[in-house]
Amino acid sequence: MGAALVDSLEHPARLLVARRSAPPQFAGMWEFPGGKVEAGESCEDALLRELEEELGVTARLGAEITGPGPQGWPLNERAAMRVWLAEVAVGEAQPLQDHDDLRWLPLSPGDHLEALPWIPADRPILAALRAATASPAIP
Ligand SMILES: Nc1nc2c([nH]c(=O)n2[C@H]2C[C@H](O)[C@@H](COP(=O)(O)OP(=O)(O)OP(=O)(O)O)O2)c(=O)[nH]1
Repeated sequence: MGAALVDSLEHPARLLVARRSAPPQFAGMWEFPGGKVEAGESCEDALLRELEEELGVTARLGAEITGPGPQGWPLNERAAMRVWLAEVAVGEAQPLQDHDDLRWLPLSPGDHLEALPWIPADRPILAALRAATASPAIP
């Protein structure tokens, strides 16, 4: 479960990106904060819990960024991840767990976001996020 945490669900202008501190094969790569579901949790509850643990914020979830499969976006041969838009309801995000850097980067056209070394599996999710948050063209 991952969160595309934006500054405002109504008018998204910035995205919170997080740099993983572990495990070694992902350390230094950027991702959507989140984690795995624990027994008895819904996906949404798991995501809210992970955002509290990792970033110290209470979040509000928006629409799901639907992936190509029922489990969401493929990460590898075995795993997939569902991703929701979200905004911070209470608190200020800090890298408390799993991350050593956080940045709020503009979603406006440009290459700020794409220039980061993302976990490769996340790039299609980023593209879908861009499509979902693009402002309608001004005629
Ligand atoms: N959180 C997150 N994980 C991702 C992304 N892209 C990606 O391939 N992954 C992979 C890395 C991990 O193998 C897995 C998620 O594990 P995790 O380490 O974040 O979850 P967790 O805290 O619940 O895991 P654990 O340490 O309790 O086992 O998904 C992403 O954007 N966000």
